[in-house]
Amino acid sequence: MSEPPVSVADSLRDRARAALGSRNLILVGLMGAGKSSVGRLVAHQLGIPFIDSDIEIERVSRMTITELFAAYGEEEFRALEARVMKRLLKGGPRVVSTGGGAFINARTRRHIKKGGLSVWLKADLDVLWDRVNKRDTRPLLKTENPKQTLENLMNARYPVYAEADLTVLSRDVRKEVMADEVLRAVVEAQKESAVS
Ligand SMILES: Nc1ncnc2c1ncn2[C@@H]1O[C@H](COP(=O)(O)OP(=O)(O)OP(=O)(O)O)[C@@H](O)[C@H]1O
Ligand SMILES: O=C(O)C1=C[C@@H](O)[C@@H](O)[C@H](O)C1
Ligand SMILES: [Mg+2]
Repeated sequence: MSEPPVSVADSLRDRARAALGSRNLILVGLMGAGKSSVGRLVAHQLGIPFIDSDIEIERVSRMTITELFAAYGEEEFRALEARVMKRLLKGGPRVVSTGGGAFINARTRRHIKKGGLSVWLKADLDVLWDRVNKRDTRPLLKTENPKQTLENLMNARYPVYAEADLTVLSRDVRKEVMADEVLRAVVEAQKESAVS
């Protein structure tokens, strides 16, 4: 009996899963890039666990990110984030969506670089602004001109995000399309490393 035909979606998923192996897939990028929502879909496609570092931080501290910033300040938050990230990346494979500033912190960046394959979801200012201005859960944007603050963060952070292993452009397309693009980038990276 002949095998049933493999759909394009199945084969992309299977190839990405094989390319990832036992490594973690870690999504980095600015607030609103889609790390949490796209990461969840990618994990579902790959059939591996999904963890969002912001949610994990809130779970272990039993405080919201906003409360943590207010009570302890950004520096303490970064120290906690680094500890949580180190622990999350010990096991694998998982899809780990990080908080927007995680990869910017040198200690956390080291854990991420050691802990798996990193993907920068890169978006332009208008896409990000459109997404983040709908909610006020991001303490760093509680400024007089949050759009300008977001632009300043882009200018300061984009050279650092560029150190991620892979870059995927986060555009105004459905999250499912973005998830497929992440899977495709993982497959392509594997092909390139096999050639070189
Ligand atoms: N491709 C997309 N198309 C439409 N909306 C999207 C897309 N990606 C994300 N969004 C929406 O944008 C908002 C921000 O996305 P998300 O929370 O995934 O970003 P994030 O990168 O995790 O941000 P943060 O660093 O603040 O956690 C959400 O409301 C989400 O539903
Ligand atoms: O960009 C940042 O520095 C942050 C992004 C969010 O995901 C949270 O981790 C927190 O609001 C800080
Ligand atoms: Mg998120």
